[in-house]
Amino acid sequence: MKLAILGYGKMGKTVEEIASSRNHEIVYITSDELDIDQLKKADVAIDFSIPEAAFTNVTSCLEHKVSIVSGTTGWLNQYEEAVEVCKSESGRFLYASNFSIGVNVFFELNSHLAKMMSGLKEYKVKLKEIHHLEKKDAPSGTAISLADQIINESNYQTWNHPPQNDKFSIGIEAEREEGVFGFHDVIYDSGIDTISISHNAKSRKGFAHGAVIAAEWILKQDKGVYSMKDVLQLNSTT
Ligand SMILES: NC(=O)C1=CN([C@@H]2O[C@H](COP(=O)(O)OP(=O)(O)OC[C@H]3O[C@@H](n4cnc5c(N)ncnc54)[C@H](OP(=O)(O)O)[C@@H]3O)[C@@H](O)[C@H]2O)C=CC1
Ligand SMILES: O=C(O)C1=N[C@H](C(=O)O)C[C@H](O)C1
Repeated sequence: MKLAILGYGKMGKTVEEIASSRNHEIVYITSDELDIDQLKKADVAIDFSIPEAAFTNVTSCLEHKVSIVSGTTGWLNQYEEAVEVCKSESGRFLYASNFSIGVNVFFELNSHLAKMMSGLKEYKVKLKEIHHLEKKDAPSGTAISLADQIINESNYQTWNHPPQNDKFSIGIEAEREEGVFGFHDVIYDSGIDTISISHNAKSRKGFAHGAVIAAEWILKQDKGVYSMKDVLQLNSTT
C-alpha cells in the first residue's frame, strides 16, 4: 500500500520501521500542516500526531479520499464530528485509543470482568495508568476507553481524573515516569481483598504493528467507520 505518516515523532518513526518491514511504500511523511498534493499520493494515512492537529488531519484525509487510521489521543471531543465527515465524504476511518493486540485482548477482559463485578456492591473500581514523561495528555486514551467500557457494564456513571470521592465515578490515576511505554491497571478493591488486571507494553512496536495491520485491513473494506474490534475479530465471551 502507499502510506502517508502524519506525525513523525516516537510513534511515526516506529510505524515507518514496521511498514517498511512489511514492504509498504511510504509516499509522504509530515510533522506539520498537510501538503494536500503530497497527501493525495497515499491510499491510506496513519496519524500519530498531537491532539490539536488530529481532527484536521483526519478530516482532510477524508475530504481528499485518503483512508485514515488515527491513534492520536486527547481529541475525542471531536470524534463524532469526524464520523459525520466520514459519512458525508463516503470515506474510511478507523480510530483506536490503543492498537496493540494485547491491549485489545485486555479490553475484552475488562468488559467481561466489569459485567461480572457489576452486582458485587462491596467492590469499588479504580484505574491507574503510567506513561513516559513526554506524554501530553492525561489520563491516557486507553484509560478513558477502559473507564467507558466499565460504565457500559455497570452503575458507574462517569470517570474523574484526578479521582474524586464519588461512588458513581471511576477514579483514574495518571503517573508519569521515565521510560514507561504504557501501563494500565484496573483494580477492584473491597474490605476483604483486591482483584486487578493489568497490561504493560514493553515497547512501541505493538502499537505500530496494530496500526499498520489496521491500515492494510481498512483498504479492503467498504466505506465506513471502524474500530480495532472489527480488525481483530477477537473471540469474546462477553
Ligand atoms: N493509539 C495508540 O495505540 C497509541 C497512541 N499514541 C498517541 O499518539 C500520539 C503521538 O504519540 P508520540 O509519537 O509518542 O508523540 P510525539 O510527540 O513523539 O510525536 C508527535 C509528532 O506529531 C508532530 N506534529 C505536530 N503538529 C503536527 C501536525 N499538524 N500534523 C502532523 N504531525 C504533527 C510533532 O512534531 P513537533 O515535535 O515538531 O511538534 C511530533 O513529531 C499521542 O496522542 C499518543 O497518545 C501513542 C502510542 C500508541
Ligand atoms: O502516549 C503514549 O505513549 C500512549 N498513548 C496511548 C494512550 O493515550 O492510551 C496508548 C499507549 O498507552 C501509549
